[in-house]
Amino acid sequence: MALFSKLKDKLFKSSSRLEQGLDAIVEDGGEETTAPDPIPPAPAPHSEPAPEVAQPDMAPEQAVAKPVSTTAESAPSKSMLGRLFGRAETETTVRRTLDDDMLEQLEELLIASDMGVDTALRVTANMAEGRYGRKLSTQEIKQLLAQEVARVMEPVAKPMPLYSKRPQVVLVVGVNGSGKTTTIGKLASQFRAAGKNVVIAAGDTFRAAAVEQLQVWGDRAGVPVLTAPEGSDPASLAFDALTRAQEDGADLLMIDTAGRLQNRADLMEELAKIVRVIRKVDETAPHNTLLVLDATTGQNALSQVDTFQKLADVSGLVMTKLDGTAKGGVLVALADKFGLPIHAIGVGEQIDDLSPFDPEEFAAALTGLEKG
Ligand SMILES: Nc1nc2c(ncn2[C@@H]2O[C@H](COP(=O)(O)OP(=O)(O)OP(=O)(O)O)[C@@H](O)[C@H]2O)c(=O)[nH]1
Repeated sequence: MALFSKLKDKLFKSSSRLEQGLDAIVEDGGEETTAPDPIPPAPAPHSEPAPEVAQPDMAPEQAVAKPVSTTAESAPSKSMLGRLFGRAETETTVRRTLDDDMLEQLEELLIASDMGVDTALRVTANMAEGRYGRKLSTQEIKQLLAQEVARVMEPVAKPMPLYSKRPQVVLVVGVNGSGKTTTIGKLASQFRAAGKNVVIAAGDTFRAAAVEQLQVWGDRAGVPVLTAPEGSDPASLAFDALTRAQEDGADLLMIDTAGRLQNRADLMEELAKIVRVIRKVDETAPHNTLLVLDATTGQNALSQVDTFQKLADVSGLVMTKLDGTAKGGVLVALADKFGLPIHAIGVGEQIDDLSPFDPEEFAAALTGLEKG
């Protein structure tokens, strides 16, 4: 629960935007009702991809919405009496009938939260499945949305796989400023805390500042950072780093790379050369290719995945800067469109601000759903 609160606090901007939007949609055209109208559990979606995610049973108590607006003075005693006599809650709640108008507003809200058109349409269609014409409260809508988001995210929530191969080579790619250096530092610190012997190679040899920054993170994580003179060949550094990591019996070698997309052909050649050269030392390397994406770029993250999949054999994603952005919905679009594993999320600039990706926590934080 502590992590959830942290994530929810940190994802405040995303959740507050969605939350306010959902409130407004229900209030707009909704009416006060006294009789609870429990929503049925979600049927299996008809959509692609169709991950097999267990649908949490919605117990009647959960299905009864938390009141959006209640007659304040009567709420506690009614609730108490209801419980005493085993009756359902009869508080006043604003509910709105789920119709085409409401679905359209929901779609627009999800698109505005960077979920992308296709994903927003799919998610709302699944929300409406078997519930069209029913009266729903904001809380129920949030529950449904959170369920659908979690359903999309569940199959991609996978920690970075660790192999018995030593050293395991992790190539880290992404555009400049996406948070590669920070993420490498955070990951190195976590792996080190887990007892792994980690080495970092500063493969963006063209920028002295990038190398220095990586050294700062290496110091923080207590991990050696191998560097090469400015302007030297990154592939040659990667080769030396892997050779040394092997000699030292390291468990993990994390290789930082340049992220200049301005000249895509050069970058492609550079990444391809790194891979070619490290395969001379270990033909199974790299074992992971992590693409680091900046959540604040919103829909841009989708085109970055497209591009980097062409440049490198991306095996998993890390999404940074999910704190302080209202664009967290892009993660749902990414999961829906590419299905690449999301290994971790960055929720701050400190060394501990890298969390495993938990779909339910993320969905609850994104939608502003209070978890019981
Ligand atoms: N708020 C927040 N900031 C982050 C996060 N991850 C990275 N940053 C910040 O983003 C900025 C860029 O991060 P870097 O790690 O330098 O990014 P990079 O991809 O290595 O960039 P280059 O060195 O230019 O290639 C820094 O100011 C980091 O502190 C995060 O999860 N949350």
